[in-house]
Amino acid sequence: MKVAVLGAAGGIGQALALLLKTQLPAGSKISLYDIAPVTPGVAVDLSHIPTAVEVKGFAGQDPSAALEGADVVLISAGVARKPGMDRSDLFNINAGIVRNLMEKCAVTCPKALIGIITNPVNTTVAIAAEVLKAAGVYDKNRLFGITTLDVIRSETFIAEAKGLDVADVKVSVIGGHSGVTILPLLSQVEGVSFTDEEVAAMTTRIQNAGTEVVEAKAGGGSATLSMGQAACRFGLSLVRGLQGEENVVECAYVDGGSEHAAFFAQPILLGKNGVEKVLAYGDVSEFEANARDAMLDTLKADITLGVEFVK
Ligand SMILES: NC(=O)C1=CN([C@@H]2O[C@H](COP(=O)(O)OP(=O)(O)OC[C@H]3O[C@@H](n4cnc5c(N)ncnc54)[C@H](O)[C@@H]3O)[C@@H](O)[C@H]2O)C=CC1
Ligand SMILES: O=C([O-])CC(=O)C(=O)O
Repeated sequence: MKVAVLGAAGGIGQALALLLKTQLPAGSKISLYDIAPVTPGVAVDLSHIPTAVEVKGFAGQDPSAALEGADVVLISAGVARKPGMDRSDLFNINAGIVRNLMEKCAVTCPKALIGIITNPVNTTVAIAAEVLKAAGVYDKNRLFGITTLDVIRSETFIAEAKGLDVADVKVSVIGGHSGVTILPLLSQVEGVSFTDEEVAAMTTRIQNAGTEVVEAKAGGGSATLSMGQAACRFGLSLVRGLQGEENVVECAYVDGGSEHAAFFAQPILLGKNGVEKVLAYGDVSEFEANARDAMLDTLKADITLGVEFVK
C-alpha cells in the first residue's frame, strides 16, 4: 500500500507522516511531497525510525514522482488561518493549489483514494471533483473531504464533560467542515444525556474548536497535531478498507447522493473501492434537524464557489 502526503513539510504534513511511519502496516510505502526544499530531508529523518515502512521525499514544482503508484493521497498543501480569518479567507490561495495538485493526480494516479485536508474543505473538495470530472476520471467513491478532526474533537470534549472513557464515546458529525456546517449528532451518543443548554454549548464549542486553536496559537497557525492524528486515523481507515477489512466506518464529506447537498459529511462504510456504502446518519433531534436545515444555504454556496472556480 502506498500513501502519498502532499504538503508534507507543513505542520499537518509532518505530524501525519510521523504517525503513518509508525502505524501503517508493514510493507507500506509513504511518499512525501511539498514545494519546500526541506521535504527530502523530512523523509530521511523519518526513515531512521525502525518500522517496516519505506519513506521517500520529493520537493519542487511537480508532484508527479511522489504520486506514481499511490493508492491513497492525502492533501494538506496550502495556507492555514491566522487569528481574525475565516476558513473561507483561505480560498484565494488554496483553491489554485488544490486544482493544480488534482490535475496531477488525475494524470498520475486516477484510481487513488484522495483525502482533502486543505481548507476551505467545503469548497476544495468540490474543486477536486470538478478537476477529476474535466479529466474524465471522476469516481465519487474515491474522493473524501477529511472531517475526522470534528469527530475526534467531539469524542474528546464529550468524554471530558461527562466523565467518560474517551475510547467508549462514538459520535457522528454531519454536514461540512466550517462553522455552522459542522453538526455533531449529540442526541445519538450512547449512555449520556445532555440538557438543551449543554447541547447548545457543546455544539458551539465543536463548531468553533478550530478557531480555539487558531487563537491559542496567536498567529502561529491552526491545528496541526490533532489534525495529523485525525488524518492518520482516516488514512489508516482508507487503507484498512482497501485491504478488505470489514465494518470500517468513518464520517467524511463525500458526494454520496445526499438529499441535502451535492457534498455532505455523514457516516460511510469503506471498502476496496473507497466508499462501499453511504450510511444513513439516523434519527436526529429537533435541535439537530433545525441546525441541519439552517446550514444548507451556506454549504451549497461553498460548493458552488468550488464548482465555478474550475468551470
Ligand atoms: N480538514 C481539516 O480538518 C483541517 C484542515 N486544515 C488545513 O490544512 C492546510 C494545511 O495546514 P498546515 O499544515 O497547518 O499549514 P502549513 O503552512 O504548516 O503547511 C502547508 C504546507 O503546504 C505546502 N505547500 C504550499 N503550496 C504547495 C503546493 N502547491 N504544493 C505542495 N505543497 C505546498 C507549504 O510549503 C507547507 O509546507 C490549511 O489549509 C489548513 O487550513 C487545518 C486543520 C484542520
Ligand atoms: O480552523 C482552521 O482553520 C483549521 C481547521 O480546519 C480546524 O482546526 O478545524
